[in-house]
Amino acid sequence: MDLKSNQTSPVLADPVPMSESILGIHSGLLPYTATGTAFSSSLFLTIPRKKPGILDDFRSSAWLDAMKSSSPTHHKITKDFSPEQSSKDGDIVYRNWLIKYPSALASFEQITNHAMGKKLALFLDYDGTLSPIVDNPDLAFMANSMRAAVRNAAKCFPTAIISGRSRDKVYEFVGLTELYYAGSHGMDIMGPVRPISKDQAKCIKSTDKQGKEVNLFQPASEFLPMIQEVFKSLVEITKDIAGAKVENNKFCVSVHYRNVDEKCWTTIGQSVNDILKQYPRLRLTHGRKVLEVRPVLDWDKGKAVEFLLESLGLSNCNNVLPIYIGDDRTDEDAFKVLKERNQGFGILVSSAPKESNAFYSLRDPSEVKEFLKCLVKWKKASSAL
Ligand SMILES: O=P(O)(O)OC[C@H]1O[C@H](O[C@H]2O[C@H](CO)[C@@H](O)[C@H](O)[C@H]2O)[C@H](O)[C@@H](O)[C@@H]1O
Repeated sequence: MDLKSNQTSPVLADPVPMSESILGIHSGLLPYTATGTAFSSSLFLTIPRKKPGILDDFRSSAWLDAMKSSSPTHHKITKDFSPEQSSKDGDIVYRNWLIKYPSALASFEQITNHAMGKKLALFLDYDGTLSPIVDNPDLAFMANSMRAAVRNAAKCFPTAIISGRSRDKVYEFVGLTELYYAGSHGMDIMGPVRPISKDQAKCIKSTDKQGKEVNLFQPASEFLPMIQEVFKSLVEITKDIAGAKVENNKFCVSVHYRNVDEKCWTTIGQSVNDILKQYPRLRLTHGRKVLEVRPVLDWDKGKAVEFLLESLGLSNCNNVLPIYIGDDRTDEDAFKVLKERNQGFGILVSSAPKESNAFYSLRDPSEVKEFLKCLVKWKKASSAL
């Protein structure tokens, strides 16, 4: 296979209006459509509306702006003020933002009123949601207390982790057998066995670490050799950039610049851009101080949520309440799916105001833990009635 040939539409192309019936394949597996989340508001951090694509000149400010705004802090929002003033103003801005994205803890009663008589399904992002953001991605461990909270939640509700990491890596961090895992931004799903449905039919039967029969769904499997090749090139091209780190996430690659001097961000961005020019079937997205290289495929965390709901047999019921908790731009795809289904809600984990498709918010992973504990308590109390 020629790994670099362009067999799909150009990167960041407009939607391809092909119907499922014509092609006989699920629309979710058609080439990617660029529908990047637009963040806007004068009070909030602004992330460029135009998603920087690999066909852009890297030096265009959109790229750098996106890199700079990829992990906001209060300090950056209000950097023109004195620290004291800055934190006061930051608090006011955050409190105003909470009007639009109420705290899921403060709104817990409202949430449980909504959940009454419904089957709750939990979808959790990993980095920045279950573990705090740290400088070294290899050390993003989850606290034992968080692990216990997730385990208890999984005893009450079907629970899945959907991460940008490789599925193996996120399993290594979480270490709970009670959950379902989706790695590579949903492009590597290990879920329950369910007979015949569109995507389920494309699953491979496999066994999990306990020997239990599971379904493996890997819509980007044909990209594996290409991704491994690109991973090697990215390692090579960034090896002299101090602090740069390239992470192999199986069906996608992360190029971290959190520890790179800001003066070298253009260099790292340009290097990634140069490599990607040779791979029109790969695209680039931005995460928290990370550039993520992934296949041009219309499959994301939102599609993974839909897939898992279907695998769990919860897809066509009105009495299901899916809750998705995440902190990153890639989680917006899942928030959007829930919003469009008008079913359940997204919870954005953020200590800085930003526009989102989520409905509620939580400040940080410790609030996520509290929220999970509250859900378990509520479930136990309502089951005892
Ligand atoms: O979908 P997620 O589970 O949130 O994964 C997204 C990326 O998370 C990791 O990077 C982020 O967290 C690191 C550890 O805290 C941090 O050092 C880095 O700056 C963040 O971008 C992970 O390393 C990536 O591969 C994931 O794609």
